Amino acid sequence: MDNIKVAIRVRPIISREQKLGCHSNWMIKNNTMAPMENGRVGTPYAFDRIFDQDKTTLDIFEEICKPVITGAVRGFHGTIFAYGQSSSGKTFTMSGSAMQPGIISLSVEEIFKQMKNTPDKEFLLRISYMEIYNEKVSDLLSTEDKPIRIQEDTDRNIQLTGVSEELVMSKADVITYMDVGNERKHMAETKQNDRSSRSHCIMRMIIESRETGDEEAVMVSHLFASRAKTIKNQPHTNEVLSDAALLKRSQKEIKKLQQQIDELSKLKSLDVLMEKEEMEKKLEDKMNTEHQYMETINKLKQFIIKGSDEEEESNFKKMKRRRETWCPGKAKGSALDLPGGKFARDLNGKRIDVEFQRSAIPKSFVTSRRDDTELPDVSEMQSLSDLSLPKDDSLFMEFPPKFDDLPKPSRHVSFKSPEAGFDSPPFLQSKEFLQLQDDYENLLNLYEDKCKQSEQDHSYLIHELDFVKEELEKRDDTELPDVSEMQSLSDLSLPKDDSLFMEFPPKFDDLPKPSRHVSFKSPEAGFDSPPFLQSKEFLQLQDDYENLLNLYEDKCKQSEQDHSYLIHELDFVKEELEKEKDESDNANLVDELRIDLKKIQVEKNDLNINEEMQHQNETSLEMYIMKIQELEEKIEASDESLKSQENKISSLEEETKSLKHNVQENEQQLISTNSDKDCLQKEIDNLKIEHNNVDSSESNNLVEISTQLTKSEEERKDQEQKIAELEKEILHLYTKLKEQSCMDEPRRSTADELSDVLKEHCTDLENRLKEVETENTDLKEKLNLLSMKQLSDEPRRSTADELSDVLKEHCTDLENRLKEVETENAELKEKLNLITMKQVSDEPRRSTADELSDVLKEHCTDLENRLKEVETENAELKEKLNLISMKQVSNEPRQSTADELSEVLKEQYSNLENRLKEFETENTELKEKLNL
Ligand SMILES: Nc1ncnc2c1ncn2[C@@H]1O[C@H](COP(=O)(O)OP(=O)(O)OP(=O)(O)O)[C@@H](O)[C@H]1O
Repeated sequence: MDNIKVAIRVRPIISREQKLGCHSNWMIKNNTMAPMENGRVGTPYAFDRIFDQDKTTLDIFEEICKPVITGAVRGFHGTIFAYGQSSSGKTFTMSGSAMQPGIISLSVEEIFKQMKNTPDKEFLLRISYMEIYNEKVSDLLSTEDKPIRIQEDTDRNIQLTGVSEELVMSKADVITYMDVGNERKHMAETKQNDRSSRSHCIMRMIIESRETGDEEAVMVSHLFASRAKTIKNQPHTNEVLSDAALLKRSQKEIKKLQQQIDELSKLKSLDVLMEKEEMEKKLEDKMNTEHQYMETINKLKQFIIKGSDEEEESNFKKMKRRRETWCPGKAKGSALDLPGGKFARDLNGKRIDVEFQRSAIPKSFVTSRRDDTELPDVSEMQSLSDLSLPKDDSLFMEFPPKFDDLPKPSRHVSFKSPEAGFDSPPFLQSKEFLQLQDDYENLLNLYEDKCKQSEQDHSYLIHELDFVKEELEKRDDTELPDVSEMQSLSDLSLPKDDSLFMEFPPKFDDLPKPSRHVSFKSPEAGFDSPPFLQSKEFLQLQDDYENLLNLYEDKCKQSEQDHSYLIHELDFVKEELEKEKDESDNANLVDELRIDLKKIQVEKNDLNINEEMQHQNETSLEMYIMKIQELEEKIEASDESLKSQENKISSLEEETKSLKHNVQENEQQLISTNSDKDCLQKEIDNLKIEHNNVDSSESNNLVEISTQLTKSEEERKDQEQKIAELEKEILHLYTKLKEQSCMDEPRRSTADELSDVLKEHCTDLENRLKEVETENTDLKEKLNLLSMKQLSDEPRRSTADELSDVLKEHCTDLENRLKEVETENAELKEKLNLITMKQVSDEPRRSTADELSDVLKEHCTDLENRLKEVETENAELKEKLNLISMKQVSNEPRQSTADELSEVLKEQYSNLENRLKEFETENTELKEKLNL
């Protein structure tokens, strides 16, 4: 997906929105943006690039679109499209305005610019301008409303068939066609108001290119600038090539590559060569400079150094060296030369023979050097070296004449000395002679002083030069003297004022001028000179004096020249040194600046990389935070499930414990049950034995009892039937009574009501009876079962006894009931009597029916109560039966129970029969009475 870049442009709040009080709800940091909701930062979204409100369309074009354009010109398809909601700024960005041209305009301009910069290619440009609206593509450059179909070819390229393509030669052509298209679009928009916001405009540029002269290979690329919904990108160059062209192209490319390789290797070797040459040149330059310095030094040495012999050298050693006091230790191995010597010392103290003719230095050269502060060029240096003089010593002997080489002026101390021991001639005592002698001696002293000063001066300058030489030699180590060193060097400068030189050595003109005694010798004097002046000694002295004077003058001049030259040389060398220092300082500064610049660039790159990394880190950090949050949530969820699982596990453990406990209990129970079972088994065995022992007659009795019970039940049934019939009759009677009462008196309704109630009651009674019957049947069944069980093997000794008890109780109850029923009957009778009596009397019998109904009501109530009681009895019987069935297993003796029971039952049944008969009778009577 590297070929697709998603860039966001955040537009500023426009005036319309400002009026509505809208403000930006996005927080942007680097290339990540997050919505702000109530002051809280929402989910952040990262994009390839986010351009904030301050960025112009040109900024976006330069960074995002230009590479696409470059690709398109080279033959790659490219698409630039703006996507966003209405009013987000798509049109502003893509179409732009006169003030701020849009991406389309800038792209077209760039295409033509790049084409112009590719002279080895020929281009053919065509444009299409379309609009997609409602899934329909329309051609904005055509007046015909012909349909445009979108198709995909075999290479999965999208083809638009039927769309017109216009050839364009310049940016103006493109703009003209776009204006035409926009006009057509506008016309369509006015017809449909909402078309603008829903339509998508696409400007397509087809760029065909081929190498100049290559007619077979054409490269085609499409550039889309649009507002679209989806895109697919397949980066590849798009060429229409024949096989031959392909072959040709390949060959050409191979050739090109080969050339490139050759060029590269050439360049590489050329580079190496150049580098080598450069280095050689530098080396040569350095050597030259070194050589020049050495030459200069040697020349300087030659200017100042004159060696004589070792004796004098040792004499010089005894002399005080000014240099030592200025910079102790710096004058290592310096030249130690004596006046008149022809050698110098190198840095190692080795003796060097030097040759030089002092007078050969042209004064003009010295002056010019002093004036123009420039280094002598090589030719100049050459001329300097050309100044070497013949190697023979003759010249040296001549100039400058060393002190000891000079004709030694004789000391005339003997003339003055009183210790002479002989009488000196009187002229020697003369004033003039003595004066001359004194003058001569003074001059001699002066001369000696001058020579000494000269020598000292020379030695000082030699030291200076040695020091400079040292500095230069240090340069050989390619190291610059540090600032402090340079300072010390400048400290060594000779005093700027001439005071030192005024004092030492004294200038010739400052010296007391020796008087010239030419007059003494001159024959042109015109007067007779005293005879002593003509004497040989005096003339000799006079000559000597004159010679000395000349020598002295020469010496002074030479000294001065020497001195000035050396100072000049020193100045020059110092200047050179300082210049060099400045130059090297500058060079160093430039180098340092370059290094700093490089460092800054590297730091800047690092910073950029860091920024990118920081951004990436921030984005990934945000993602990590989100993931961590998700993970935390998951962890929380899993913690909860873990807890619940733990709870489950603990509950399961508890269950398991309890189950284990249960199992243990069960096992114990099983053990006890087994023992119980064993016991029971034993009991069963015993019972079996006992049962076998029970008389078979008992069982017979039981069968009999059950038969009797069945019979009694049947009888009971019959009785119940009879009761029902009686009730019917009663009902019938009631009805009649009612009818009668209706006839007699107007109390129809009362009788009706009464009859209704009675009817209901009878129905109830019938139902109850039915229920009682059912219960009786159940009881019978149970009795049958009991009897059946009695026949079985189970131990049931006391069952018969219990049964008999129950039956006894039941009979007792029944008797009580019967008594009650009898009492009731009696009451009924009384009431009937009363009714009868009332009917018979003359009293109005209005209430008779009422009374009757009351009586009947009471009777019904009684009956109901009875029934309830019977029901209760039944229930009790059931319970008892249950008890009996349970007790059947007991071991009690009950041999006679069955017999007794049967007897009691028989009695009871007979009683019941009797009672029923009585009931019947009574009922009959009652009927009769009622009929009456
Ligand atoms: N970067 C921006 N700077 C200043 N104003 C802008 C910028 N982008 C858009 N606008 C202004 O915002 C408004 C809406 O822009 P525009 O019409 O380009 O949006 P749109 O998305 O093309 O709208 P629709 O798709 O609905 O036609 C215009 O007034 C436009 O001038």
